[in-house]
Amino acid sequence: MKVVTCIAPVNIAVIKYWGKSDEDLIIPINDSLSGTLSMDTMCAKTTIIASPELQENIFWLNGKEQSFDNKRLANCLQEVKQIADKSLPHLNWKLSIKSENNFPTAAGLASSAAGYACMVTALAKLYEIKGDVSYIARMGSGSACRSMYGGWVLWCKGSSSDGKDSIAKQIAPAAHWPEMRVIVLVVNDEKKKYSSTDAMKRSVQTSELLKHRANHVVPKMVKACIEAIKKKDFETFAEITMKESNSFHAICQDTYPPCVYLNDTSHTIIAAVHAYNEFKSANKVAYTFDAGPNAVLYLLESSVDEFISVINYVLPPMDNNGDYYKGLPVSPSQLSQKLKMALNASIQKPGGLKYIIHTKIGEGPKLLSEPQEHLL
Ligand SMILES: Nc1ncnc2c1ncn2[C@@H]1O[C@H](COP(=O)(O)OP(=O)(O)OP(=O)(O)O)[C@@H](O)[C@H]1O
Ligand SMILES: C[C@@](O)(CCOP(=O)(O)OP(=O)(O)O)CC(=O)O
Repeated sequence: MKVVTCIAPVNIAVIKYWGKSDEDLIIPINDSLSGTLSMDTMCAKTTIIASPELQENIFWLNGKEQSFDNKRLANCLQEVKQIADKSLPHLNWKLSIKSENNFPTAAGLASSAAGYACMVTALAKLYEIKGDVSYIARMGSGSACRSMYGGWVLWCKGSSSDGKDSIAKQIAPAAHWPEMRVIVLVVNDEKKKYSSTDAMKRSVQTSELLKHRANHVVPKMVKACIEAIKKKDFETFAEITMKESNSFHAICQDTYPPCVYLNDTSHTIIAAVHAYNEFKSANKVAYTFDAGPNAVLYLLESSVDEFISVINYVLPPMDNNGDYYKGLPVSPSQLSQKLKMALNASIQKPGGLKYIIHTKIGEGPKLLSEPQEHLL
């Protein structure tokens, strides 16, 4: 019997992937760029057992048995086995795969990215594969390829029809910008109305604007954003991140019928970020939204406490919400009258946010070798 366990991180794109040129292989129509979030706060964990005793393949996700008859899972498994050494005795043993996320699944918090990165890392270890396997994680869920590395990661769309050069590359390690923090404002953590997979397909079929975005807007933004990250130029990084999120949601709006992901709470957060940045006469906070209403904020450590206080002012928490802050500590305080005036906000009723996650940029997937760490 062979047992492998690993953990893998979530990543949040600052330049979004939206649209495929090949649905089966999951090849994107544009490059994308993301920050990998620390596994101290959010991660997927997967244990794979290969055993000659197993009669059939089994897959459990968050304690519930799933069908193994899943095209994305089958594609990843097939590709890993194809490049494995054919003389490995356990290559044809059946598998028991158990995976768990320590955060909500299928809720717009990138569980598929962490989940497939974790599964492919474990499979690669099981079958003793060396080198980059981000192109295999990509076949599970496109954004998963970026979770194969820590720090700041670029997914190059590539040009080969078999997708072998559609891979992720680290552009800077987590330690490069140690002051960077990430705050996830969880507006809703329930299952999404429409999946990214279906919605981006509809965008490719119906949005003229998407072609312009993929061919003209994204290439410039990717280049400028990589430069900003390398120089640790937060002002430029923040502007690109916010403009890019807005460009992506404009495409969602241009899709027919439109896919509307942002809600009133999301718009309240956008307005608060712009008012705060204006008050500070500099970009101190950047928002980005994936396929859902939850906001992800990129900001430097020095702005965290004050901006959490801004959020608490415009979106007050419910009383007695003991579990409201998750991850790194926060110390919100009272806002000055001057800042309150500057925000000029319509204050929402308590409970607009379910909870707040405070985290930072972190490392890529990791193997766990202690027996007590396995999911059995
Ligand atoms: N730990 C995991 N191991 C394997 N597969 C997973 C894991 N977590 C999630 N998945 C797969 O990903 C699916 C959820 O993906 P989906 O894209 O709908 O949501 P999300 O990734 O949470 O949101 P988004 O991609 O918009 O950020 C699950 O139904 C499951 O098939
Ligand atoms: C908005 C996004 O989060 C879309 C992610 O889409 P997925 O990677 O979940 O889609 P599939 O490849 O169909 O599984 C943007 C991003 O992460 O780049």
